[in-house]
Amino acid sequence: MEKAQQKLELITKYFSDFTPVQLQQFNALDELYTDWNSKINVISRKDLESLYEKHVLHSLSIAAAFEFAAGSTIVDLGTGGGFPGIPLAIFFPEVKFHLIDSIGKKIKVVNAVAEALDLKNVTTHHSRIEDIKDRKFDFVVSRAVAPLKDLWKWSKPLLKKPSPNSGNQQPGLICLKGGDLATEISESGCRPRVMEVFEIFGEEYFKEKYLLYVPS
Ligand SMILES: C[S@@+](CC[C@H](N)C(=O)[O-])C[C@H]1O[C@@H](n2cnc3c(N)ncnc32)[C@H](O)[C@@H]1O
Repeated sequence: MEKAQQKLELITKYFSDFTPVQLQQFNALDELYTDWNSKINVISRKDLESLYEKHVLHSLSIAAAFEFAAGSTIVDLGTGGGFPGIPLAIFFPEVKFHLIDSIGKKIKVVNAVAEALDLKNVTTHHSRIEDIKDRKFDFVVSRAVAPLKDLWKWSKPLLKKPSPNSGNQQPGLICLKGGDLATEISESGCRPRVMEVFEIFGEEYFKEKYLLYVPS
């Protein structure tokens, strides 16, 4: 089996119904990140070898747990090289993603990747999240950026008010975290719903990886 197809099978094992365009976009990530990472380091060299597991599939755990409505708006806080924002933008072409990072060269990579994939639902911003004052979003997503306490403090002013139609999927913060969460949660001042990523994806890598959701 071809290497690229093997990598994609990690994704198609858990998700079906991708269009040919989406499959081609997921497929292109390997070459794009390999190329950009040689110029601007956004992913550790070791992790780059497992891009589809550690970055793409991990990002898509959010898609396995949440069904974002068409037209909804999501901000990726501290997107780095585009995770989880880029895989989610491929997955949800009808949802608008705004990818923010405080480091300009990372945003440069994200812009290049989004442009190469022709992702019309991605905008980016080089900024600290605390400086975004004039916009509201349905969800904040984030991976490996800051303690929950800070993520929640930064997210609260950015979230839309829950509407009566939001059901059990109210606007909120969704973040990917690992390790021992007990202290982090107790210091956060909020009460997240915690899901185990290993229950979603059976790969060893996802043991002790968690998806946290804090409704607004
Ligand atoms: C460890 S990297 C994680 C990147 C990406 N989310 C991922 O999982 O691959 C953390 C990123 O958060 C960004 N960051 C940290 N604090 C931030 C803030 N207050 N506003 C915007 N970006 C921030 C950093 O510049 C860095 O790119």
